[in-house]
Amino acid sequence: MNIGVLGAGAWGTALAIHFALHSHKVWLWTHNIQHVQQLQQQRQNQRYLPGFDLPENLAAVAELASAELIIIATPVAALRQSAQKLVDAGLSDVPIIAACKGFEQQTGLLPQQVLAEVMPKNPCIGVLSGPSFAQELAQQLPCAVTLASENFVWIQALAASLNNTVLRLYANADVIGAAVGGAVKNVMAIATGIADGLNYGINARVALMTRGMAEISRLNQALGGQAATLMGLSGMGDLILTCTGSLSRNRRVGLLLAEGKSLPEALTELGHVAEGVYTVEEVCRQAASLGVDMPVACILKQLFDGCIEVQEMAEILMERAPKTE
Ligand SMILES: NC(=O)C1=CN([C@@H]2O[C@H](COP(=O)(O)OP(=O)(O)OC[C@H]3O[C@@H](n4cnc5c(N)ncnc54)[C@H](O)[C@@H]3O)[C@@H](O)[C@H]2O)C=CC1
Ligand SMILES: O=C(CO)COP(=O)(O)O
Repeated sequence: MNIGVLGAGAWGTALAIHFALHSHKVWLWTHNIQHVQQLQQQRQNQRYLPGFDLPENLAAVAELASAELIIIATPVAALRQSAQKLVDAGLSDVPIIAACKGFEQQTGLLPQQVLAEVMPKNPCIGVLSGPSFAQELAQQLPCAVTLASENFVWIQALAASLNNTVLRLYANADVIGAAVGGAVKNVMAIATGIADGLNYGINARVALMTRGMAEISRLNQALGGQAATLMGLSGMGDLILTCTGSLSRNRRVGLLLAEGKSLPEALTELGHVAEGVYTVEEVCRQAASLGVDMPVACILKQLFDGCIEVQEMAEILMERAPKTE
């Protein structure tokens, strides 16, 4: 298959390398022309995914080209403008997958909803979600993820055609559940990183993950997602990976905040996007407007708003009135 990938960060590069190694013809586009030239000359993504050679059948490009499948792997903040570039290039009908995780800021839309707004006539819009660190996929270590779309016939066929011995793809018709799980687990990973950085222990980590899942479930239900999806790869799977895996950038932000770094300092040190930082704002806005109780997400927002210190978070959460489970 001819596959086009937009976004040459860690994830776009890992996906492009993976599909090229599995006999697909791939182009990888980024908005930064100097970065395209560096990719073309050095045949490695030194800035975002060092140590992995770009296979011969992977072309780094500055101009969008035709493709049978497009994957957008930019941060959510660049999703709308990337999709608009596709429309401007006459590629608005090409089957498209969003591989980014989060709610769009200001609109509160999930990735597939942003794509549907920009390309309303495209019948094949989906998301890729689930536990998948870029470095491990680039190393071709085994990985299983969710491909979700309302167009189930298409997404099932796509999952079957992209499936291989390294990447196992599970088709799912519940695109809301898949996208909500992928978005909100990043928020919980920052909170868990803070707890771990403050040495609160494994009990606290698992309490945060479990109660975090309760928050994700409530929001998912209010937005129309299925509960069963959150028991799968794009829910529980990605929550466990991101809250516990040392490769997680969101978790790392939490660890840096616990060390006493400010949020801007933590993000500069990270050098990659940590979507949870932006998602938390939208999650709390939606929780408030839908009447959904999301105490962990909202305490994190208070921290980012400068209303509390990291050391106060646990006490505020623990002194809430007792509840039923
Ligand atoms: N890194 C990972 O392991 C995984 C990341 N994701 C998701 O993929 C998305 C991208 O993450 P990463 O690649 O890891 O980020 P990254 O921080 O490694 O790279 C971000 C990339 O986006 C590009 N970019 C920024 N603004 C842009 C714009 N306006 N137009 C086009 N490109 C722009 C940057 O130049 C850079 O190439 C995020 O939503 C993330 O949650 C999902 C699964 C795994
Ligand atoms: O989404 C991811 C893995 O599934 C990557 O998480 P981080 O952005 O926290 O590294």
